[in-house]
Amino acid sequence: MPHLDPYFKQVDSLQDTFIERLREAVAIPSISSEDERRPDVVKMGEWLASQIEALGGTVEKRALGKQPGREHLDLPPCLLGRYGDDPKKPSILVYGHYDVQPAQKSDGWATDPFTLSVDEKGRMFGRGSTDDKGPVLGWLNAIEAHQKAGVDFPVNLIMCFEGMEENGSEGLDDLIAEEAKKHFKDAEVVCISDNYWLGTEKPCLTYGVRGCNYYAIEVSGPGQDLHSGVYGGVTHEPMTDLVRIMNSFVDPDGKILIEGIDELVAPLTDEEAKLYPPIAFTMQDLHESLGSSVSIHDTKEEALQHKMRYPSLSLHGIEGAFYTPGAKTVIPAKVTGKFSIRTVPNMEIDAVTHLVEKHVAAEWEKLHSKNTMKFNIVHCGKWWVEDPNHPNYTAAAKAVERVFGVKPDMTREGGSIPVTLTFQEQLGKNVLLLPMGSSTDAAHSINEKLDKRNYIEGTKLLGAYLHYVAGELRRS
Ligand SMILES: C[C@H](N)C(=O)N[C@@H](Cc1c[nH]cn1)C(=O)O
Ligand SMILES: [Zn+2]
Ligand SMILES: [Zn+2]
Repeated sequence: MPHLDPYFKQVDSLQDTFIERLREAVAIPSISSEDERRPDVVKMGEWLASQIEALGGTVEKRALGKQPGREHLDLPPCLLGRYGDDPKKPSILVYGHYDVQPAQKSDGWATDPFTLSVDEKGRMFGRGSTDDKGPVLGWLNAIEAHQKAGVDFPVNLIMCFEGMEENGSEGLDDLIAEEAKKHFKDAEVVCISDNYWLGTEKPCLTYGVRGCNYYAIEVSGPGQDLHSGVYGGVTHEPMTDLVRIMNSFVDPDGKILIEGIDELVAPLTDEEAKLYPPIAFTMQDLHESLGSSVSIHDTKEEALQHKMRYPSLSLHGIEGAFYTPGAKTVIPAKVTGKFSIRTVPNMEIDAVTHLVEKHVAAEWEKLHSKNTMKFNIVHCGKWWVEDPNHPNYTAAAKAVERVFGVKPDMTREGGSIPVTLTFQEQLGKNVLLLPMGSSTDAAHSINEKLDKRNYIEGTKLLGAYLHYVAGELRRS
């Protein structure tokens, strides 16, 4: 059993330093989906690179070229980092992302989203705290605590930190293919900390993610926005057309109404059905993380299956629509509806897109509208499932038991991390998701937070995992 107590003690005594590190990171609004924030994404990459260098690591800030479809924008650099170069130690690849989802105080945040705010319960609020700045900094904290505790770092750490994950991981697949036999060549396994526990108490190891096919439908007609009193009833309205189409995708119980989608989904086997009852998760956990009891299903097994192994379709928003308070009597001239499908085995990206496009065309036909409709693919990433009976997972389970005193749940993530599959395919190595945050962290939502306990114990966990995985890999 690795001698980890001095490392754990050091993590505890460095808590304040680690929280300050997170505070600095959260203060940089690195929103990858907003053009005007692109300089902040770049700044965040530079800040992260300087942190790695200050700890004695090396980093190459790899330019990824222009953003496809938005050629006026440079993609933010991908950081190819390394800490340690000892041929006697195994090399472990860790991935994370330094970009974040959009956030504005006016969305309903209780505090400024880009000022880390720690309350009396130890909840650290701020955009990116749990997704994914806290977990990324966990790897750096682990390095620092080893150094200060005088504990030998057990592995060579190969790092890949990108700045476009929340915006389709543009440019990353090509880079990984290019670097598979270079920067990533020594990696024996891959570990990613970028998802969440199912509840608030029990850690989990995650061996799958859903994919995400993201689409937009643009409907336009009038030459400009119109007065609804003057033109209502005499023109086809883009918003009416769009809402009709958006309404045809999914019913209120979440059933996808696009013909042929269900047939693409791998059936639930008796053996798989047995995986869900032992998972430590309750409907109360779900309601706590939802912030209300508006769940569709009544049992935890159904809820887990619909999060982990069935697809879902979500309507995200309508660009160009009137949405501010007040009563503006306008007919919007052009509106763009955005929606996505979370995909699961065996749904292929192109097969799903084909069915969606066919459905949209058929619904459009029914409207007999003189407006113009364009269907666009925004970005697509495939689902991933890994073999959890691998030393990588054995090591992580031992680390969880050591830090938290419980055996982890084995889960599949409902969210998407497209790079998981790319690493699996391009490097041919086992990939593990080892989350730090909990179900109540509100990633992508208002008041995103990371609990101090999850950050500090999570830092211990990432360090402990590196010791255990080094041991497991030596054994196998
Ligand atoms: C699970 C991960 N932390 C995450 O939030 N992933 C995003 C990635 C994404 C964005 N657009 C499409 N995929 C997610 O699941 O929404
Ligand atoms: Zn995210
Ligand atoms: Zn993330």
